[in-house]
Amino acid sequence: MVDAELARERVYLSSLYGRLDELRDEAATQLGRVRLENPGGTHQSRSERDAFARIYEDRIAQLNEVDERLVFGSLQLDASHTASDQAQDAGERLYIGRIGLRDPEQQPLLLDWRVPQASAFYQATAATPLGVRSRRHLTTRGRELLRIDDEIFDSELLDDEEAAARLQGEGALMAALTAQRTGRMHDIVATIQAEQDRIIRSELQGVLVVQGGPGTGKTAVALHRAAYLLYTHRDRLASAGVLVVGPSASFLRYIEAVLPSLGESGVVLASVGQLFPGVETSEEDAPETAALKGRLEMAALVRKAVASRQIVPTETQVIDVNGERLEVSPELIRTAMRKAQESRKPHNTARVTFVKSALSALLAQLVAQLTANGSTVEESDFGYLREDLRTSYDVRVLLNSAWLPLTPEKLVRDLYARPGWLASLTPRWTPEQRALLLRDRDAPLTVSDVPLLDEAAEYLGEYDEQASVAKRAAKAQHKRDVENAENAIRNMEVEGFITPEALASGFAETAARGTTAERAASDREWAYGHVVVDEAQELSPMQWRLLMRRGPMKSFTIVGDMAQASSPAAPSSWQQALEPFVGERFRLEELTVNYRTPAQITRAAEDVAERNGLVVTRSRAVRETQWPVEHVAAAPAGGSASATVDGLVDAIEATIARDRAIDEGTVAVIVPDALEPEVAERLVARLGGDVGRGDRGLSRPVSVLTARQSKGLEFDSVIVVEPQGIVRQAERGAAGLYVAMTRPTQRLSLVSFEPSLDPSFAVG
Ligand SMILES: Nc1ncnc2c1ncn2[C@@H]1O[C@H](COP(=O)(O)OP(=O)(O)OP(=O)(O)O)[C@@H](O)[C@H]1O
Repeated sequence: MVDAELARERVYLSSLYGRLDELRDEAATQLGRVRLENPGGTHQSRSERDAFARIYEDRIAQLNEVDERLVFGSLQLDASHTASDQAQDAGERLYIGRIGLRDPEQQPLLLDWRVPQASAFYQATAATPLGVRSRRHLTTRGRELLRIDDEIFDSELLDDEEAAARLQGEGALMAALTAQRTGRMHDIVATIQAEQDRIIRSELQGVLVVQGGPGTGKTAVALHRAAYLLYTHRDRLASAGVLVVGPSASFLRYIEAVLPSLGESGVVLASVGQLFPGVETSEEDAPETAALKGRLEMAALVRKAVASRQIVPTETQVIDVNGERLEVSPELIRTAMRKAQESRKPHNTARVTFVKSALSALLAQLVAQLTANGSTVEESDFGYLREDLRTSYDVRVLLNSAWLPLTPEKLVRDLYARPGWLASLTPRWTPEQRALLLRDRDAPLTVSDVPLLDEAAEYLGEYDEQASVAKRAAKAQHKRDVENAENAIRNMEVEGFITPEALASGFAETAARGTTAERAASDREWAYGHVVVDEAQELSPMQWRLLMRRGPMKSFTIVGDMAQASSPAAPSSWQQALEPFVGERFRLEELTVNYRTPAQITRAAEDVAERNGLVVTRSRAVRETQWPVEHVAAAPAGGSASATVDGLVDAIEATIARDRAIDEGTVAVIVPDALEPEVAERLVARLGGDVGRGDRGLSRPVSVLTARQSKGLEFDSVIVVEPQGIVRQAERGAAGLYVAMTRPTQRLSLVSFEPSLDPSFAVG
C-alpha cells in the first residue's frame, strides 16, 4: 500500500518538476526573444526591453531557487469539501509547495504555501480537521521522493487535549529539528506548527508583538511572516518595501538565506547599527553610557542642541563689505532668525530663509548708508549689491556664526566633545551623567549613537540642498516610470505575471538608482510598508523612536523575549517599550513550544534563570536528548593567572574533543567578556583554523563568542565557560547566561573552576 502510494506520488512529483522545467524553458525563450528584439526605437522602448529581460532573469532565478523541496506536502480533502461530487474516498488532493504552479489550462497543480487554502496544511488537527481527511508530508532529496508520512484525522481517535498538544507532521518536524546545524538558518516552510501559522498569517495592519522563550521559533516565524505578507499584499509592499531589523551583522548573516529560499529577495535587512544610512557600526558604549543614550530625554537634548546653534550675537558686529563699513545690530539677526523659525522647517532648510531675510535687511542698511553718504543707488543696482553682500567674507562669517549648516554627525560629535556646551544644555544633569557622554571628537560612533544621529537629522533636515532636489526629482521620475510600466504590461499582455513596480525597477533610470530595497536602504526618510523587528526586547526607547519613523504606517511585527533582555537600555515589558509610541494599540501573541533546545537543557536554563531573579515563561520542549547537562571542573595548571587560564582552556579543549567525537556538528564556546581574548587566542593556537572568533568566525566548526554575540544563534553543542562570570559581568548578566545556555540543539556543558556545580546554581 505504502509502496503503491510512493509510486503514485513519484509520478505526480515528476509531473510537477516537468511543469517547473516547462515554465523555466518558457521564461528562457521569452528572455531570448526580448534580448533579440531590435534595440532601435525610442530610449523608453529600449529601457522597457531591458526591464522585461531583467524580469525573466529574475523569474528563472526564482524557479531555480525553489527546485530543492519544491513540494513538501499534500492534503486529502473531505468529499464534502471537494469541488466535485467524487466519492468520499477519492476526495480531492491538494499539493502544497514553495510556489504555486498551474498547468497550461490554468488549473492548479501546486498551491503556494501562503494561499488561504494551504493554511489547513498547518492548522488542521484531529479535533478541528478543517475539511481535511488526512495530511501527508513528502520528504524529498533533490527531485527524488524519499518517504511519505500520513496523519489521518479521525476525531474519535483523540481527545481534545491530546489533539491540541500534538505536533503537526511529527516525523518531518523531528527530522528538521535533529538535523545538524550549519551556521545558517533554514526555512521551516514544510513543518510550520499551528500556533506559528496563525501568527504568520495574522493581518498586516497594526503592531503585532510575539513573545516567546528561547527556541520557540520567533525568528523563523518573523521571517515567514515577512514572506507571507509580501505575497499576500504584493501590490502594497512591493513598492513600499519591508525592513527586517536584527541585533547584529552576524545575526543577519545567519538569517539572510531564509527569505531568498522562500522566493523573496527584495527585503531590506539591517542591524541596529546600520539604521542610519552612511553609518555602519557594531561598536557599543559602556553599559551606563548606552543606557543614558537610550533614554527618551536624549531626543529633547538633541532638539535643544540644534536650537542652541541658532545664536543671536550679544553685541553689534562691525563688518566690511567692499570697503563699506556696516554695523550690524543683534536685532537685525534676531528678526531674520524669527522669520526663519516661524517657517517651522528643520535647521538647514530654515537657514535658507534666515540667510535671505538677513541679506535683505543688510541690503536695506547698505543702500541707506550709501545714499546717506551721497551715492546714488538705483534699484537696478540692488542685484549686484546683494551679490556683494552674499559673497563678502565678513557677511559669511556673520551669518555662519549665527546659523551654521550642520550634519547630524558633526552635531553629535560636537555635543560629546564640548563639555561646556553640553553642560549649558543639561542644567539638571549631574556632572557624572555628563561625564558619561564625554568623548573625543574622532572616537568611533557606536550603535547607541545611531538613533541620536537620526534624531539630529530630523531637526537638521537635508544638509545638501542639491541632494534634496535630486531626491525629489528621482521620486517624480519613479512615479512616471510606474505609469509607463503599467502601459507596457498592458501592451505585452502579461498582466498578473509582472507588477508595474517590478518592471519599473528595471527601467534604465530607476535601475541606475538601484532596486527598491537598495533605494530604501540608502534613504533615511523611506517609509516602509512593514517593519519586522527581531530580538526586540533589547531596544532602547531611542531605538524604538527611530524605528517608528521608518514605519510611519505602524505596521510592525515585533518578536522577542523579555527574559532574554540583557542590554542596559532595554525596557522591562512590551507595554513599557511600546506605550510611548502606540499606547495600548498592539496585539500580543505567545509562542510556547521550544523547538531548539532539548528538554533537559531547557529545564536547567530556566531553573538557573529563575534562581537569578529572571521572570521566564516556561516553555515545552518537543524532545529530550540522551546527553545530560554536563559540569566540567577545570583545574588551574599552576599558580599564575596565565596558568589559571591554561587550566580552563585544557578543560574546554577536552570538552570540544569529546563533542566532536560524537558528531561533526557545530560547537560554540561562550565565555565571559573579560575572558574572551585569552580563551580565543589559546584555542586558536591549539586548534588552528577550526576555531572562529566572534561574529566573523561563525562558519568555522568551533566558534568562540561572548553571550551577547551568541544572541539569536544556535549550535549543536554549547560549552559555557565560567557561567558565574557571565552573570556577574553586567547588571543584566543573568539574562546573558540564559541566552548562552539556550543556544544548543543537542548538548550543553558548563566549564568552571567551581567543582560539582549544582545545575540550578544561583549567583548571589
Ligand atoms: N515549525 C518548525 N519546524 C522546524 N523547525 C523549527 C520550527 N519552529 C522553529 N524551528 C527551529 O527551531 C530553532 C529555533 O527557532 P528560532 O531561532 O526562530 O527561535 P527563537 O524563538 O527566535 O529563539 P531565540 O529567542 O533563542 O533567538 C531553529 O532552528 C528553527 O529552525
